[in-house]
Amino acid sequence: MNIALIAHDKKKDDLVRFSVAYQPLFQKHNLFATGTTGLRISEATGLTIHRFRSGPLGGDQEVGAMIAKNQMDAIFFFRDPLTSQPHEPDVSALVRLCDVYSIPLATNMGTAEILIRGIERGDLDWRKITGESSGTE
Ligand SMILES: O=C(CO)COP(=O)(O)O
Repeated sequence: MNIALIAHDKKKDDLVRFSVAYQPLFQKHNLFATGTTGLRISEATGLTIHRFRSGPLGGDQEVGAMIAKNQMDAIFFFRDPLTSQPHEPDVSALVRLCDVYSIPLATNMGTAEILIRGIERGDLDWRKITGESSGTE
C-alpha cells in the first residue's frame, strides 16, 4: 500500500516515535512524506521514504495530488491543533480530499494506533479487491 507520513513541527517527535515502534510494518509498504517529516523518520528508522516538498512549500498538495489520482491508501498526519500554520488552506485541502475519496486519515496518535493495526490485520484490503487501491503492497 502507499502510505503518507506527515507531522507538524510540534508533533514530529510523536510521529518519529510511532514510526520507530511500527518500523517492521511500515517497511512492507511504499512510504511517502512531506520534506522535513520524511527526513526525520528516515534518519530515525532507516526506512526508505519518497520525500515531497516541505508542507509549507507545497508538500501537502503533492500528497493531495496522489489522493486525487487514486495513488494513496492511508495517511498518518499528526496535526498540531494549537499552532496556526501559514499553509492552513493546504492542510484543509488535504483533509478534504481524504473525505472526498474515503481515504483513511489518522490525525493523532490514538487514531494512528487503530489505523496501523487495521492495516496490519488487512482491514484495508477491500481497496485492492474493489480496485481502489494503489495496487502496490
Ligand atoms: O507542514 C507540514 C504539514 O502541513 C509538514 O511539512 P514538513 O514535513 O516539511 O515539516
